[in-house]
Amino acid sequence: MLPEAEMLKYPVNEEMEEPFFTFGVIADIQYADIDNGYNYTKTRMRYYRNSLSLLQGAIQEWASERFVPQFILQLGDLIDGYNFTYKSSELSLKKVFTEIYKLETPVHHIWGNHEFYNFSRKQLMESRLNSSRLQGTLTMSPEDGGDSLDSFYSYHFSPSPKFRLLLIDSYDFSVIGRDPSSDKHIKSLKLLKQKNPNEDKNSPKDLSETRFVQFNGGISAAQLNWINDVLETSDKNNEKVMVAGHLPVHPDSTDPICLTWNYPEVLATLQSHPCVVAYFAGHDHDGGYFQDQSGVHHLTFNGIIETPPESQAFGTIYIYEDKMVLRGRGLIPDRTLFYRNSK
Ligand SMILES: Nc1ccn([C@@H]2O[C@H](COP(=O)(O)OP(=O)(O)OC[C@H](O)CO)[C@@H](O)[C@H]2O)c(=O)n1
Repeated sequence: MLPEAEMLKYPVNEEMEEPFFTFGVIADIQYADIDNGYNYTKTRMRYYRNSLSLLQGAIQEWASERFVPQFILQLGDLIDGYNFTYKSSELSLKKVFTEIYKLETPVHHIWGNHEFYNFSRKQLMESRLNSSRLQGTLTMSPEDGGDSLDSFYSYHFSPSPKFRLLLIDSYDFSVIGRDPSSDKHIKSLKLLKQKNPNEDKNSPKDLSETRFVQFNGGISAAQLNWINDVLETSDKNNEKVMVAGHLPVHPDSTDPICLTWNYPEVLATLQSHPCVVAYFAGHDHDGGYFQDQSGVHHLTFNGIIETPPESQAFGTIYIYEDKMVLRGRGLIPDRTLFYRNSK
């Protein structure tokens, strides 16, 4: 992060110079038409109903920006798992879609654990939450449309020459969202049992590696190879790549309980490609930020669900030749983020 004196040279406001493009970022809306309640550890309030109002506020602000975002990056957990309990998954999703699509701009959806509490992968692939089919400059992943039990949901696209967004599937290797008969479910359960002896696999009690809980997941070797190939091509083409997944991949950007199971491998892959400039995640509702030793910026966005009604938690990213500027709202601070090797 830049020292305060340096930051003053880059004020973040409506007067900023024209960027190549901008996009909106929002995480963990977790809407449900139920009363407020505490999180599992009883430390934070969750505002299930009000999350829809905060989404409405974000949409209105994005619509009135001088540079209207070219797309929105929705970092996962759009509706809460309680909807499944109350049989309101479809209705809640419809309500959230009504708000989010008022902007008439493409929305790129990441899938988080709450997507899998509400829907099967097949249902997600057939819904508007599958944004890999958006028209434009999209390049689909080889797994696109695949109906294999082990298919993953990852894709990339270029919003502007020399820039690329790569959306990855943090629950590729997981026990949630995977059919119990699938190879990935069987292997994930075996790993979870090895790493987490607690009867309740959502509990991190007494674990040395607290990330090995059921509400997390990891990236398979097949997906990691595919990510590697995409990034190799971007390196060759001198692109700047922003990667996004539901689960954080750097221990200093989050509470370690929220990390991707095999984050060391994923991190090493991202750091080994000079094209990678940033990694966006949600899941940890407290948010976080860290620039790693390779210069990759790790941005974990605060969750809307735990944001008090009088505040906000979303941002707009302005893309320039040498930097990205995050214009944050509410709990999200402004940041000027120079690309690695650009200073
Ligand atoms: N220490 C914990 C935390 C959670 N659980 C149970 O796991 C399930 C998922 O938890 P939930 O808090 O709903 O998941 P979120 O994605 O909203 O948040 C993830 C991190 O907690 C954010 O910091 C649910 O069934 C919980 O009851 C648990 O058993 N033990």
